[in-house]
Amino acid sequence: MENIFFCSANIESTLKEWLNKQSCSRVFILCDENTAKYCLPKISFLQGKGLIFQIPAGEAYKNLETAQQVWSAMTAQYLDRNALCINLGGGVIGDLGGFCAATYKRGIDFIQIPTTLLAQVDASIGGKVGIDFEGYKNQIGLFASPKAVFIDTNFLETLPEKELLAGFAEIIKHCLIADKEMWDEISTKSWQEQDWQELVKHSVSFKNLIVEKDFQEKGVRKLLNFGHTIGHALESYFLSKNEKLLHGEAVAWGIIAETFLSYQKGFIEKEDLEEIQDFIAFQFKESKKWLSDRDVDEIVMLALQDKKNQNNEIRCTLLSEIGRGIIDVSVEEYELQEAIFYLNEFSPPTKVE
Ligand SMILES: NC(=O)c1ccc[n+]([C@@H]2O[C@H](COP(=O)([O-])OP(=O)(O)OC[C@H]3O[C@@H](n4cnc5c(N)ncnc54)[C@H](O)[C@@H]3O)[C@@H](O)[C@H]2O)c1
Ligand SMILES: O=C(O)C(=O)C[C@@H](O)[C@H](O)[C@H](O)COP(=O)(O)O
Ligand SMILES: [Zn+2]
Repeated sequence: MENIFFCSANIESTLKEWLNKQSCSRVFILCDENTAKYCLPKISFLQGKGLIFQIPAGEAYKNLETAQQVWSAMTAQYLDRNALCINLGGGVIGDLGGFCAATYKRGIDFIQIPTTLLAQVDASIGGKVGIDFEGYKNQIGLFASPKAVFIDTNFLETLPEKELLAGFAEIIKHCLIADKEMWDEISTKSWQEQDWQELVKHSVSFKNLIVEKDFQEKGVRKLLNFGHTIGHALESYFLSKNEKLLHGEAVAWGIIAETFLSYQKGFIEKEDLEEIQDFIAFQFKESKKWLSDRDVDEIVMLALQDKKNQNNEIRCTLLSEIGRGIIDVSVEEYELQEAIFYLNEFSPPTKVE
């Protein structure tokens, strides 16, 4: 983790010191309307350091049109190959900014300064950068590592609660695929009672380990995609309907559906399914959606574009037990459909012990 800096004490000095050691020609700072307002003032020295380019907030802007605007701004500034792009924001800024930097003039350096919980525990780590295209998540992109990642949990002070909860979904995913002990710890507390400092460190070191083994997702990295075959399809579907469902919220419901698939395949017991679904459904009850038959059919169609699929075969990452994931499980279309329907059928608890 030599290029990941945990700098809760003072991000300004850590970043300043790091920048002073670089030989970049110019600095280009990408932020969105909220990170410009809430996060940039926390690294105020950056304001005089380079061009600040601001985009509107949200997933709807992680697209080709915005990428074009970023490339245009870089071009208008005559940024050369030695420029540095600083992505200050959540996963949208990190994915889009990383993609623009990695393709501008065949690639300039970029760093990630994640300001959401989701980006701190997941999106800023591992070098997946890209944009959504024709309604499909991250359809165009590449693997490109940031030169460094600066994580400061003080940024979370201004993050709306709903966004904090969304980040918790990826933490839950990490525990379910790899760490039963940590799952036991987090699942006895509500999301408001979690220790984010500890969980950020736990997720970052786990994800980093996986990425070091399999950067280009040929094998073990597919574990990190648990909950995402269905999660991404739900996210894309509701984005196309202009109904808000955050990435983390979609992943939370995707985890429940894919845990059901794990049960249907005989990998886990009924009690395991219930333990997982009860905890997640209760924490994420505000984002529960009712799905009609037609919704489900369209969501299945979206899942057919998932990047893990091969030779027209749907391949999911499932659970073989709590705390252990299993990759490349072949799933029939009707099984996927049943798993999505299951989100309507099971009764979420009104209270969790
Ligand atoms: N590359 C990866 O490995 C990876 C992993 C997980 C998710 N992702 C992607 O990340 C995206 C989701 O990221 P996200 O959940 O961070 O969403 P986001 O980037 O849209 O940020 C969420 C919201 O919080 C606001 N915000 C950010 N920081 C803030 C702060 N400190 N205070 C106040 N407001 C703040 C943003 O303006 C936005 O409105 C999705 O596009 C998803 O596909 C990528
Ligand atoms: O880093 C990874 O690998 C992941 O799968 C992490 C996911 O949480 C993340 O949403 C990722 O962007 C999904 O990638 P995709 O390849 O399914 O588009
Ligand atoms: Zn994700």
